[in-house]
Amino acid sequence: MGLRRSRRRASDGVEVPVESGVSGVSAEDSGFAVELRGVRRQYGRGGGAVQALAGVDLALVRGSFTAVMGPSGSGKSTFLQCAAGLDRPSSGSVRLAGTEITGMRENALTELRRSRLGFVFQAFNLLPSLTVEQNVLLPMRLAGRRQDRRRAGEVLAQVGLADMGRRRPGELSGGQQQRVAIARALVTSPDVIFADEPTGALDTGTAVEVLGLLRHAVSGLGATVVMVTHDPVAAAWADGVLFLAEGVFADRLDGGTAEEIAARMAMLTARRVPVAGVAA
Ligand SMILES: Nc1ncnc2c1ncn2[C@@H]1O[C@H](COP(=O)(O)OP(=O)(O)OP(=O)(O)O)[C@@H](O)[C@H]1O
Repeated sequence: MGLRRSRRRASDGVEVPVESGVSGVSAEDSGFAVELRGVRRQYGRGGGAVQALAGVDLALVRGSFTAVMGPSGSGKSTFLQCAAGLDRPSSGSVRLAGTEITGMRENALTELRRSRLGFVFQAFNLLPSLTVEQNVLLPMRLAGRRQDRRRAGEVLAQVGLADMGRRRPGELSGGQQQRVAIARALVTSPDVIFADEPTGALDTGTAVEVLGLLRHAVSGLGATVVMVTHDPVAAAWADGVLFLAEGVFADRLDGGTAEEIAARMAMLTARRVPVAGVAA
């Protein structure tokens, strides 16, 4: 694919492979769906300041499925918010499909989120008073675009809900509601789908169905998915897992099993919280 891989040294000494470029592609469009360079996000000032992101460098190719894991407080939510233009970094740069979003005006950012990004949240975030079809068409409606009912039918069929367009979310199971959220995320054929704990509220069987749909969105439809999760089983559906620790990407595992991912997480957590009484 013309990708060069370099190894970038994270601040804790762990080397994290980073995609470093694509030959034959202009600087304006590097071919990456998501690019973060030197991203820092500080909350508060002075002695009480928290460095939620302490210098994040990342480049994700289009058509990839990436899971982001890390101990509680490691910066996962902050990363997702900054990468998706929902929060502004204190410094550094974020590019989505070649568009620099750092410093973008709020209106332009809102428009970009509606037309070029998809979101899937743990709590589904469907509007209960709208039908399933209207929920799926919402991003188009908010972006002032023609509400294409044929397109809504297409994405609902893709998530296995072809006959459910007229129902209300309250008449669906949790798994079905998350499928509607995935259909809504797909409807604009976005550059990137950001998923925040998409299976956190689902039982194991339903979670597998939802993860299968995200996997298909990437492998079958060419979408790019970035998913924050606590669950190694969910993360194993991704092409690779990035591990956050104290605001930096400290490790990476491609193609790992759930057991390998869980072991890597355990290592990361152990490094962070030394067990008292154990000799070094
Ligand atoms: N609005 C805020 N004001 C101050 N500090 C914050 C704020 N949001 C997050 N933080 C701090 O930033 C750090 C990273 O938080 P973040 O929520 O990104 O972590 P996380 O990995 O998503 O955690 P969890 O898995 O528990 O949800 C934490 O130390 C947190 O306390």
